[in-house]
Amino acid sequence: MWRGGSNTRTCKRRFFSSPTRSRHHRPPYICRLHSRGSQHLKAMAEVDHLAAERATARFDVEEMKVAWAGSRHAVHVADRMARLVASDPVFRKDNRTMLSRKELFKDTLRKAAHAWKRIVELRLTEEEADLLRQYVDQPGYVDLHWGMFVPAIKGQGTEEQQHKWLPLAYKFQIIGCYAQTELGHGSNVQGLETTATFDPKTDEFVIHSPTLTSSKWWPGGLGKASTHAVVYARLITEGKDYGIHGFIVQLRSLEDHSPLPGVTLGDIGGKFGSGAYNSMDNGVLRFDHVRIPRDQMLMRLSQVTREGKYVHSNVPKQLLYGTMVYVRQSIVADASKALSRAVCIAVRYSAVRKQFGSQDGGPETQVLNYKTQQSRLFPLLASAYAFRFVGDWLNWLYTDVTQKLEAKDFSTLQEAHACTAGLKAVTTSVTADAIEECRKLCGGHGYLNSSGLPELFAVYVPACTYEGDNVVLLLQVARILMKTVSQLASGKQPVGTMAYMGKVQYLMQCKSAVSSAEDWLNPDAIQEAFEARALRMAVNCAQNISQAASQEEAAGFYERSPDLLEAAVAHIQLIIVTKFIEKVHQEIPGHGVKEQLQALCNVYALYILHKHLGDFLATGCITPRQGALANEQLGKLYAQVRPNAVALVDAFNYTDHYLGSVLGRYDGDVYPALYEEAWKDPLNETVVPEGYHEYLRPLIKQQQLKLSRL
Ligand SMILES: CC/C=C\C/C=C\C/C=C\C/C=C\C/C=C\C/C=C\CC/C=C/C(=O)SCCNC(=O)CCNC(=O)[C@H](O)C(C)(C)COP(=O)(O)OP(=O)(O)OC[C@H]1O[C@@H](n2cnc3c(N)ncnc32)[C@H](O)[C@@H]1OP(=O)(O)O
Ligand SMILES: Cc1cc2nc3c(=O)[nH]c(=O)nc-3n(C[C@H](O)[C@H](O)[C@H](O)COP(=O)(O)OP(=O)(O)OC[C@H]3O[C@@H](n4cnc5c(N)ncnc54)[C@H](O)[C@@H]3O)c2cc1C
Repeated sequence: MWRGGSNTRTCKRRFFSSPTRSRHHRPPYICRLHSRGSQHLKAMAEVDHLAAERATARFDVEEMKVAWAGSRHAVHVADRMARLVASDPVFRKDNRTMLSRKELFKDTLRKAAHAWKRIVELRLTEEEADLLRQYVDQPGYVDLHWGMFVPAIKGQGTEEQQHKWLPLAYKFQIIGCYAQTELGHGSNVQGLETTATFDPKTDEFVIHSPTLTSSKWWPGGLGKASTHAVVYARLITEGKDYGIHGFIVQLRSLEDHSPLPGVTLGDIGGKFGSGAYNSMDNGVLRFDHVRIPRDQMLMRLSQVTREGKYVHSNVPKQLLYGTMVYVRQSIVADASKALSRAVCIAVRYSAVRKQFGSQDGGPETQVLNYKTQQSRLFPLLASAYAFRFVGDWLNWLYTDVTQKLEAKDFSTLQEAHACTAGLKAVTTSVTADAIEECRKLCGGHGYLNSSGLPELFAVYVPACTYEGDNVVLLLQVARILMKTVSQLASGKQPVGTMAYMGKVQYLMQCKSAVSSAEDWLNPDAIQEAFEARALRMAVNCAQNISQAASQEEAAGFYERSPDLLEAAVAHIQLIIVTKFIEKVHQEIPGHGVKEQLQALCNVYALYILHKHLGDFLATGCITPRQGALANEQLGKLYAQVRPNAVALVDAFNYTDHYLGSVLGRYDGDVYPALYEEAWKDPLNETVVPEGYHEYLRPLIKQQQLKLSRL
């Protein structure tokens, strides 16, 4: 971890960020003593405190890095970009939680500008530039510019519009954001109130915020940075409301950044946690009859002619939601990154941390050896790998659907929506909970900002809400499941990830053949149990909805929505398990790599089975004894993972800079780092705190006086 800066109290040394480099030529650990510290740190030789852990690994870590990253090339590029960021003082982030909001925001602007400068100077490819931004690791307006503004124009703009706007965006001559959500409506996109009324006299749209609740509220990058936005508004022409459409609207002057006439703009205020997502200027925006040329309506899907006629191309109107689908699939890949970071910190620290169990003055027990620690941590490690692989698959699906859409084949649109919405919901919910669990797994020190976990949690939790509230998205999946179940009777064969529902006759009555703990290692046994559970839960819901006599279907859906959520989760967990099993069936090079992934796949599946045992039992596909056997096998798998745990997190190949955690350091030398980090807190800038003379001294003196009078 680079610890640059001018703080004279910090150690005179460089922490090399690269795990591979740090193993060899690291200079001796020599700290300058803190003049005010009560205890002096001694110079000590550098040690890899985790070397013994790494020596027990039964697989080739370098090859596991390839399996995790996807290719040797991906490992190489990621490595280069991570080092580039870690070695650049501008990208320092260890002081982030101590900055005021204004300082943090300015720091974000500085980092974004510097990142762009480096991208241009080094002529980085798009792949390299994306990775560089990832390793800079500070949410900011660029995320929305590249992540939503540009994709919205690409997906919904005509060729002419793309030709006009994209080059400006690519060179940062304009900065854009995605302004959809309003104060009154986020989930219900059809409920948005902003209007775009066509004026045929001037060939313009008039963008207006008719109510307080129609104020745009939340868009990232809007508050302070963006010059332009893709604004979603109700299109009104010839007196008729045609619903929500996208428009490119300039918000700020390109000369002095002041808001254009009729535009009111600002930041919506501080958010959860210190540092974290406060680097982002989520904004508020109101329009007072702002005029834009007609050709700034994004017209790929529908158009308004010069005369004001509304023309809708012969494509599904849901294509308007394409940018959200794109971002949802990328959020699944982000989930595996955030989860693997938390797990990496918790696994390394659990291997270093010792408590209890000392006999005859011998060493205490590493907390990683406690079975409870393993049963809490290893499923999360397995989930990180599971999400990584399902994320890769989802990316493939998204690319495939996009190609089909180009060819006017809309047959897989529903599948893309169900998979992106459902996987986004499940992976972000699990990851948010898992980061908090990792904090607890690190005991008291996990609560320190220097552990990196509080900030990771604070920056990650909104992922459960943005890009679609997770409950709202799971209900979308449930609706598609109900539709699929209702079509089974007509003999329509479900396809894609719903194909298993076609085996309804078999899955509704099958009983698992598992008779020993080892039988649960058979992927067919796992697959069958997960399919039977998902299908039976969906069918139960469908029956309950239809039995809700006299009720309309929508009312039945509403009544049963808590059960429908669970059915949707079961379906999505089946997809994750299936994709993990498929991954492990592939050829995977490297000594022991496939075996480790096999073990993790089994941990993931059997953990879900154990956690949701009630579902599996209730639907009758497995017995209580078979459930107990799954748990027995899970314990055996944890023992198998234990000697490999540290190497399995090393395979994520994260630099100390990116991890940003004293507990997750590659060398495991956590105590000096914790000690050193504490002294950097602004409270320690003076020995006697500010406020002593105003509040502490008078209090103490007053009490002393009282005592002396007694
Ligand atoms: C400090 C750092 C330290 C550590 C960092 C560590 C880790 C960091 C890791 C990651 C995070 C960090 C930084 C991230 C940076 C950036 C984050 C990126 C993004 C954040 C920005 C967020 C942006 C937003 O939130 S944009 C706004 C998003 N809004 C939504 O998602 C709204 C949700 N609502 C909807 O989508 C819709 O309203 C709906 C719920 C789907 C309902 O739509 P509608 O009413 O129109 O439709 P119906 O329900 O009636 O359905 C009709 C019909 O349509 C089908 N349908 C619906 N949607 C789709 C679709 N998208 N595609 C295809 N089809 C669709 C539906 O199934 C129905 O079909 P049927 O008619 O056949 O039944
Ligand atoms: C950090 C952050 C960044 C964001 N960035 C952007 C951005 O760049 N651009 C942008 O346009 N927006 C952005 N958003 C807004 C975001 O997309 C919305 O907040 C999100 O879609 C949820 O909508 P909502 O706030 O209206 O929640 P609500 O829908 O009001 O949710 C409130 C509660 O109601 C429940 N609920 C709602 N509808 C139903 C239903 N039908 N059935 C059952 N329960 C329901 C939800 O589950 C939730 O518990 C951002 C939000 C955050 C937090």
